[in-house]
Amino acid sequence: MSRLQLLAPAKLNLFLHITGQRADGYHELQTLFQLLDYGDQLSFELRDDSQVTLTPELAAVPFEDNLIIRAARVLQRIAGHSLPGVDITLSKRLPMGGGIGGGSSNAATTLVALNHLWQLNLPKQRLLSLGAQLGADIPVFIAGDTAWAEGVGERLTPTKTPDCWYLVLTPPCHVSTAEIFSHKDLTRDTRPIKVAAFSQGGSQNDCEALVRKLHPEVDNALIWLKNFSTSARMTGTGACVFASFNSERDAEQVLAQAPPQLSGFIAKSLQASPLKALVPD
Ligand SMILES: C[C@](O)(CO)[C@H](O)COP(=O)(O)OP(=O)(O)OC[C@H]1O[C@@H](n2ccc(N)nc2=O)[C@H](O)[C@@H]1O
Ligand SMILES: Nc1ncnc2c1ncn2[C@@H]1O[C@H](COP(=O)(O)OP(=O)(O)OP(=O)(O)O)[C@@H](O)[C@H]1O
Repeated sequence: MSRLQLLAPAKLNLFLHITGQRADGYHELQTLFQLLDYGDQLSFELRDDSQVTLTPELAAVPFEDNLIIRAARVLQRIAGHSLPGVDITLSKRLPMGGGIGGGSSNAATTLVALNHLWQLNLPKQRLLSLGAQLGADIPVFIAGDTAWAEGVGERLTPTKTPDCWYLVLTPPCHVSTAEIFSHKDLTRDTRPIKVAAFSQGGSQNDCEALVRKLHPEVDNALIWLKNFSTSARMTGTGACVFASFNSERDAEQVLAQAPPQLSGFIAKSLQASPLKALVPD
């Protein structure tokens, strides 16, 4: 096989508790990662020479900094011999800096797709650890299950969540994950909860209050969405906010009423990502 086309799905953090901070500065957290059936589309086609190309490039991200290219470089270094080149095509739908894991999911999809196309046959555990070195949110996309997560997001327990539709609003601002995690006002001492104790009612997103204060666009989006759903909440470090609905139609009816400055999308909950089938045990 010389060509693969894959969905790089988005995720939501149904809740996000920050329970502490490690000596290296990274934060210990508890979260429930919900995968969505909506994301970027990536295609990979092997080349006769050894070049790696990306079309189109992201205007805001230098080529070698793009997580897709960084993931490809990691595998090239490990192979220890020359590999065929690859043309990578990216159809970007996920907003950047949205807290829905676009860059992380792109990186995970690239690691798994090229492991397969380049016949490296690295096992799942190795891919997970390579992913974790590139970003805290990458392992969940490699493992490919909606999952409860602890540690810095790498200790994953697949978890069944209710089937539903999510309305995700994308406020017109970019939130820097690094800025939020390094902010002095961030809540960092939430008491750990047990998996079984999770219910949306007894949980929160510890970054939400701070991000709402720093970014009025996020605050406004949440105020608006809470008119339709008391469970409306922010994902990750923002900027996106979301609410769940029992049917696609209910979600569509709310999105149709959004003011012009608020765009968004509707996605169905996904228990497992299509990538899973390509990850060796
Ligand atoms: C907020 C979440 O999206 C929740 O799913 C993730 O924890 C963030 O994951 P991510 O975007 O993959 O984060 P990385 O690219 O690894 O790190 C971005 C920045 O956030 C900080 N960071 C990230 C994750 C974490 N558990 N603690 C942190 O303090 C890192 O110091 C870094 O400066
Ligand atoms: N392929 C990529 N897609 C998107 N962003 C990328 C990519 N490669 C590198 N980046 C960089 O990563 C940053 C975070 O992008 P991303 O879309 O993953 O944000 P996010 O959804 O907030 O992530 P997370 O929820 O994992 O914190 C971007 O601002 C961009 O500079």
